Amino acid sequence: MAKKMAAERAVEFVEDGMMVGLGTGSTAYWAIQRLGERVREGLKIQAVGTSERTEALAQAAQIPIVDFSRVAQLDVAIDGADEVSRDFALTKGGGGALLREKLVASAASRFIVIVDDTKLVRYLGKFPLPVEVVPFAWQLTKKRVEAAGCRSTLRMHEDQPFVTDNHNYILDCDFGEISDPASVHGYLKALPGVVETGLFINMAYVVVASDGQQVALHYPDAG
Ligand SMILES: O=C(CO)[C@H](O)[C@H](O)COP(=O)(O)O
Repeated sequence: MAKKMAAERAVEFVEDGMMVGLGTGSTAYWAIQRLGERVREGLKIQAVGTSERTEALAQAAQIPIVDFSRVAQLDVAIDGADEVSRDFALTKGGGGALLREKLVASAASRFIVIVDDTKLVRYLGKFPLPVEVVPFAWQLTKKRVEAAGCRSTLRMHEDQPFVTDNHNYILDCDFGEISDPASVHGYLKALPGVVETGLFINMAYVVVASDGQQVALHYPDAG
């Protein structure tokens, strides 16, 4: 219920004529359902998805999907997160879609983050940080990632490495408390073989959080 409430409140940011980025996961699911209802009631929008799963859900909800390569700018993107720190850094990628999620969020004028309020934390780090890596020599990349001060696990799916929509692997990295997300991201991103990290820093326009009873809007700019 908390995820649904946050998602439905976020969809109120969407207006006629907008180009919308659609996130991935169980919270984004509710945003897609609500947006689909509004489209069927006459709202005119176009959307890009952050995963093949999301594109299929959007199409089933009758939301017009366009190819991201044909879009220069999005008005809003709505997506979930695994953790949101007090300074509005996010961990994302629990669903394995972090690369497309970051591309889509980075192209949006307003990136709206939707969470149940158990995901609001002081510091990131309880949720293992997903890092997308190329399959080639992933074992070497894993060692180099661990030199940043974490223990990492190759994400698996039914006894095989989990493969992202971009044909990469994911290392789930336990850093403990991440007090300086920017330096962790910078270090990891500079490693050959690392495609993207699940750290989203200074990207959120607003975090819409719910406890299942009420919805609160947290704006980074509010200080
Ligand atoms: O980053 C994500 C997928 O890659 C999701 O937004 C994140 O994992 C949150 O998922 P959920 O809304 O199911 O809790």
